[in-house]
Amino acid sequence: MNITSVFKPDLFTGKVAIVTGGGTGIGAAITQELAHLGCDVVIASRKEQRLKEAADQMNANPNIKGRITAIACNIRQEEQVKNLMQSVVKEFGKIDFLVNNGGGQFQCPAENISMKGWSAVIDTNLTGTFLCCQHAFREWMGANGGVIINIVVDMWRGFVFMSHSGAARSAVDNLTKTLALEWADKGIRINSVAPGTIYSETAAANYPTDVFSASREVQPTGRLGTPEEVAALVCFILSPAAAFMTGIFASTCSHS
Ligand SMILES: CCCCCCCCC/C=C/C(=O)SCCNC(=O)CCNC(=O)[C@H](O)C(C)(C)COP(=O)(O)OP(=O)(O)OC[C@H]1O[C@@H](n2cnc3c(N)ncnc32)[C@H](O)[C@@H]1OP(=O)(O)O
Ligand SMILES: NC(=O)C1=CN([C@@H]2O[C@H](COP(=O)(O)OP(=O)(O)OC[C@H]3O[C@@H](n4cnc5c(N)ncnc54)[C@H](OP(=O)(O)O)[C@@H]3O)[C@@H](O)[C@H]2O)C=CC1
Repeated sequence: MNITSVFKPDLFTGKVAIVTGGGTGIGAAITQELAHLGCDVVIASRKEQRLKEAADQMNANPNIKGRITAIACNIRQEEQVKNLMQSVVKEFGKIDFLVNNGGGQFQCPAENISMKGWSAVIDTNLTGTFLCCQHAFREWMGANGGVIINIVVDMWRGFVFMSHSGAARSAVDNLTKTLALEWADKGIRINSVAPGTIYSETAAANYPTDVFSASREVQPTGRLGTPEEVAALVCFILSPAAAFMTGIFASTCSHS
């Protein structure tokens, strides 16, 4: 795993972050960049063994200054989300940053999506994100402020064969704008970030065909983005450089 930091060292020393899905792909790059800059990071997702191995691997990197801790959490389960937020406040004393990165979908023509599949994607990407925001607010941020980033997809002109995810992420973007207004006076900033098309082994494993190679062909840049490039954007928005930025949608390079 690479760290390609353009930020000054110790930018986030003393801060505590939660990154859902922080053990793989884009989430792992965000986690490493935050930890490299001094932040303690809690990574949270469903597959506990893989999550713990990722934390061990990242903690073994001598370039990392913050500590990375794994807590199993399915963001579709409210009790598990509540436990995550409470555990972090208990162990680390606060939650400065929340990156709602955990999520995903499967490719399927809209007319063939089953009710179970539709619900799985909506519950993960929309309801899971909402629950994380709500319980971070209740357990810490409502009284103390903080910064939240919701990872979405670039769905503005539709998201072909991923209608469930496009609808859920569009809803998350609107949720982001509403929470930015409702929580501005609590010292909470919240923005959404859409990665461009970003290859990682775990992301690619979710698709039966090589969608990433197909996508490369239509990129104006002639290449896909990297997880590290998304991590840099996320760290910028979390940082004081974006202190007056809230309710905004930002994207790394997109072809839509
Ligand atoms: C030019 C080119 C541009 C191409 C452009 C390509 C750009 C890519 C841009 C975006 C990329 C990414 O987001 S990459 C990130 C990808 N990462 C992920 O998606 C990881 C997380 N995803 C998931 O966990 C799953 O996809 C998700 C469905 C959300 C949750 O799965 P779970 O197994 O936990 O859910 P369950 O509750 O068990 O329900 C699963 C049900 O979903 C349905 N289901 C699941 N997979 C299915 C499938 N392949 N086809 C039909 N239906 C399916 C079935 O009904 C399943 O039930 P049964 O029938 O009973 O089994
Ligand atoms: N790669 C790309 O091109 C793009 C990705 N995105 C989005 O970026 C985010 C990260 O994706 P990426 O790194 O590429 O792919 P990955 O498949 O590597 O990451 C998805 C992560 O989400 C976690 N996750 C999934 N469901 C849940 C759940 N119910 N509760 C907790 N965690 C969950 C997974 O962990 P576990 O299985 O252990 O739960 C995994 O770590 C996703 O939301 C994705 O849709 C958006 C646009 C483009």
